Amino acid sequence: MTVLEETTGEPIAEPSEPTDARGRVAELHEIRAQALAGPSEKATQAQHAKGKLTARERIELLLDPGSFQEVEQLRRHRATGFGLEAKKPFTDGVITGWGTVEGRTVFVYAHDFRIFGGALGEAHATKIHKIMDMAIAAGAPLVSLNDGAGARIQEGVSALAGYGGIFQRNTRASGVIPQISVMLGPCAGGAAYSPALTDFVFMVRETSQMFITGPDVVKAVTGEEITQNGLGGADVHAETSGVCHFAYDDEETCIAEVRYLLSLLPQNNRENPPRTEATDPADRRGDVLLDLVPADGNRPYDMTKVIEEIVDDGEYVEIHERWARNIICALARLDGQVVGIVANQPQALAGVLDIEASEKAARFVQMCDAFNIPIVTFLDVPGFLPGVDQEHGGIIRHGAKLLYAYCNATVPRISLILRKAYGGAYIVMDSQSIGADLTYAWPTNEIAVMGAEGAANVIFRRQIAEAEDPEAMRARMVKEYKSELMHPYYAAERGLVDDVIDPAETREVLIRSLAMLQSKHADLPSRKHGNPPQ
Ligand SMILES: CC(C)(COP(=O)(O)OP(=O)(O)OC[C@H]1O[C@@H](n2cnc3c(N)ncnc32)[C@H](O)[C@@H]1OP(=O)(O)O)[C@@H](O)C(=O)NCCC(=O)NCCSC(=O)CC(=O)O
Repeated sequence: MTVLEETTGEPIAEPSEPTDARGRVAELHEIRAQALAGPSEKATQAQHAKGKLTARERIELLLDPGSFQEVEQLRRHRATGFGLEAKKPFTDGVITGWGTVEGRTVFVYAHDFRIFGGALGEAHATKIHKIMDMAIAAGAPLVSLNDGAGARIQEGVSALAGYGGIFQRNTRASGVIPQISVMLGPCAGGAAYSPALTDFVFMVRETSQMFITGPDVVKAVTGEEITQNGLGGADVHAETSGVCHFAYDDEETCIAEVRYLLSLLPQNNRENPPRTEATDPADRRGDVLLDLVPADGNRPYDMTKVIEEIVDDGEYVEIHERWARNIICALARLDGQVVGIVANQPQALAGVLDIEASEKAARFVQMCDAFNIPIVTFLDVPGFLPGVDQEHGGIIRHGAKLLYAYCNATVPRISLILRKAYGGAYIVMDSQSIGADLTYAWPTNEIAVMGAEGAANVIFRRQIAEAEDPEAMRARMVKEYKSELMHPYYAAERGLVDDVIDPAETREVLIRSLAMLQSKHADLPSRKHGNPPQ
């Protein structure tokens, strides 16, 4: 007869002596039923009342029906003190295992907030370590469904050490298997670092928060008063800090989007992303593109419309959609092949490169390169953003991150200059000189060190100042500079773009180029690792 713990309904005594094999099996089913049920109906109701699903409900949404295989369901902690001896629930507050998403293996761990607030103790941590090791060994993605109160306070330093083991594995797995963190509750302290080490962070508005220290500590230390959501809610991290890549209104949509993202990623760094049969014709013309992009370089337009027109079925997913909007990072398909798209967004800050845009795109390029996703870059960039804030904020080292990421990327790289591409920003955004495999330009391109006005003011300063009519002289010099150096064929004549193409043929040219580059193989010099700017 199993002895049950009073408050949690969990067994605290060892199972009874078996009478026969069938008795043993029946007992197993009884224990499993207890583990599956979790602590109590009341705790489940409390979780639902907060607008949150339970860990098992979340796993069901993530994985293909019936595919979940749990690991260490019967694990219990061995900690003592603070009444822990009497409270030893199965799973120890985290559910771990694997299943499939659209038939492909995915490993998962999910905090059960109903048990110690999902807080991480020693046994809980070693379960996560094991599943991470299994994911790395199997070469399959790892998804964490986070809803935990950080280190389990009663277990002290053992809990903290458990986090260390997770961080080390996150780092080892980086660039080896895709790692996705889904934030579904309050995640403080140690619970926030692991997601930051992973490839993608998803959050849900109102119910999930991430911070190093909560509002109470903030108030005590700095005197600032702020709510949990104001400090580390989904919108804050999706728009201001850039900590999260995707934010949704509810858990169901959030988890459905995780499944979609997985469909665009390979299982590991030795595989390519899954290719689908495209129904959108490879040679579909995009006559509307010329209307979408105004020829006047100073007029804004929405680059997402250009992307939509070019990619398969107009379908793409933006990463960091609401952070650093002056640059777009998106995953899409071209003739069924997954590509990463980096594009300046002229309708936000005129599409300049600033600190945040550089950081956003650098991480994206790095991710694409790690997971064999070819990179297509659409340029329409007036340059880096000038200003004291930017310089003092370290635009040089942040901009260098993007440069480094591109220079280091060995996946197929194709760039297309739609309109203007000035100065350092032109070089950084995957120019031929930093290793793009193919570079194209529309006949509306203006590639130059800087805009004609600025250029004339620098190199013809004296002539303009000494002229009888300085304005007329300036206009003449601007015109001269434009016709000499800024005509669309200047770069093509020098082989710095591989071709000037009709915008309507963009999709076909990109698809043909990707097909040619499919077997590309490039090695970097042997080294322990680079020392990228931080
Ligand atoms: C996470 C919360 C915002 C959730 O608030 P809620 O009101 O929803 O829920 P709650 O407070 O009733 O908690 C639910 C149950 O979980 C327990 N519980 C909560 N946090 C716990 C923790 N860290 N360790 C052990 N148990 C914990 C509660 O006692 C309660 O148990 P019962 O149901 O039995 O009553 C809050 O609990 C909280 O602030 N917890 C402390 C978070 C924290 O400081 N963690 C340490 C981070 S330091 C860290 O990780 C390392 C670092 O410094 O970086």
